[in-house]
Amino acid sequence: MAGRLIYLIGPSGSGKDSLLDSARDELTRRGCRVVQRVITRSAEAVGESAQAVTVEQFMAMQAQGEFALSWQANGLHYGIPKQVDEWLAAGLDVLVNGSRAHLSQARQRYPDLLAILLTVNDDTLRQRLLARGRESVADIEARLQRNSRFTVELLDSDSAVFLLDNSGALEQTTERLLQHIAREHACA
Ligand SMILES: Nc1ncnc2c1ncn2[C@@H]1O[C@H](COP(=O)(O)OP(=O)(O)OP(=O)(O)O)[C@@H](O)[C@H]1O
Ligand SMILES: O=P(O)(O)OC[C@H]1O[C@H](OP(=O)(O)O)[C@H](O)[C@@H]1O
Repeated sequence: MAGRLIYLIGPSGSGKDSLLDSARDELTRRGCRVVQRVITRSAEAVGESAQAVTVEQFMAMQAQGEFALSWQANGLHYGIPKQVDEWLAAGLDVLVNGSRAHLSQARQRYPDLLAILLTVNDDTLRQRLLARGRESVADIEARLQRNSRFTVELLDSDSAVFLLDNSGALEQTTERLLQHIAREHACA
């Protein structure tokens, strides 16, 4: 049987990468795969969770059909390598750090996709983005503006999204993510 795509979304700074890092070992133990994204961000600003490429490299990869999903946001290009389709075809469930704006396109391609929306209260989100210090203050404000438009629209348009709050400790959020995945019989 084909695997299932688990599509983790949420505002920039809500903790998607932290959560995937924290759950990676247990998810891998359960037989899941966690995808490394391709991003046009400098190599210093991406860790194990992403591969940094130039815009030219990204365009060439896209033209060669190397991405299963791709989108643009925050002035950057993001790609999900087509390897996910091989994993899914092999029956493995796969987690990706997705984009809220791209959810409906992702659902078209993967109809049984499991969407999980990570949420964080506004003040905490601003503090975490400033503390992370990856973007300039102006870029952080632009990200917060983008976020405020999304949650209501997203829940109106896709009622199957599971809400996971990460305003508290990461360990608790990780535990609730793993429980939800188990309840859905994913990564089983
Ligand atoms: N539960 C938590 N408690 C405290 N700090 C957290 C928690 N979760 C994440 N953080 C911190 O918040 C910041 C943002 O987290 P992270 O980079 O994982 O978010 P993200 O959703 O992947 O963001 P982006 O989409 O912009 O890459 C990081 O500095 C991270 O260490
Ligand atoms: O705002 P939406 O459409 O949900 O997501 C846009 C993109 O921005 C974030 O990436 P990052 O903050 O650059 O790492 C998300 O991970 C996503 O890929």
